[in-house]
Amino acid sequence: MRSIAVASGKGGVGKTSFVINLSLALTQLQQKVLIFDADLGLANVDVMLGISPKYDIRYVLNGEMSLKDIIYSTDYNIDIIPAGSGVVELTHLTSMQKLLLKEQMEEAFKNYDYLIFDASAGISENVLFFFLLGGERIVICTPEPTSIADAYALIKVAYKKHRIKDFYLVVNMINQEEDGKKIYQQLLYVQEKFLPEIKLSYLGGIPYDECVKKAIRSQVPYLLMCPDKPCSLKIKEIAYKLMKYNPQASQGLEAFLERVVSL
Ligand SMILES: Nc1ncnc2c1ncn2[C@@H]1O[C@H](COP(=O)(O)OP(=O)(O)OP(=O)(O)O)[C@@H](O)[C@H]1O
Repeated sequence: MRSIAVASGKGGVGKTSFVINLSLALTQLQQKVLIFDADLGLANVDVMLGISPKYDIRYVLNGEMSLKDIIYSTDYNIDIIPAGSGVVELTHLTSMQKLLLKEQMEEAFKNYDYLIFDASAGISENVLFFFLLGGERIVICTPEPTSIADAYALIKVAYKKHRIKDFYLVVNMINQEEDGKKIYQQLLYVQEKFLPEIKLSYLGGIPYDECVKKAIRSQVPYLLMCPDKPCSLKIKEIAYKLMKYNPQASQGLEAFLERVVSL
């Protein structure tokens, strides 16, 4: 199992719709995906998919339910762990709670190929927590200078505070392919100059498309609503690239469970 945390620094850059459509693209590649909705913002995974899960992670932390029982299966073949406001509690677990959760996770996660965390916007300890939990991290930004600056700030803080070194970059809402590559080059230039220990890899750019907005309004993934549009073709390409990327040794369910206990 690969665990991937997706965060953005700035809010409203399309992180949640990216997580949903990337997950769907991975399922189309025969991967079994579980989304962990760790976003405290308003644009939650359940709202975007038009679902209303009854239970969330708080029921697990209270000991009322097991993790396996709160996993919500959608019609899209993607499963979801709704975290709700329990996300905050997750970052303050006792050693006992961590051990219990580890045991439950071992059982609940064993059949998944990907666990994808949709982290909140901002650079809070909460976001960094999921960055540490994930074996891999995707930072998503748009071509807006404030979004690029916030993406860089997120990478910088993750490295300075927690020595996190590997990141993928996705640029959303681009007008043309070159725009995304240019932004990656800009970020790479600054990163190589000031944070040379870091490795920043480019996963790709997703075009701006009205279809994405239409899909969100209809509470349907854009990959299904407009499968032949450039945004959908690009998300498929990103999923394929991600799948082919050789995960590091620190990956896998065992390594993930070790991190759960050590954080
Ligand atoms: N490729 C795109 N083309 C056009 N509009 C887009 C694209 N991606 C996202 N959007 C628009 O951006 C808005 C924000 O998207 P989304 O809610 O996924 O962002 P977010 O980063 O998860 O937000 P938050 O920070 O609130 O969690 C949506 O209204 C969506 O319509």
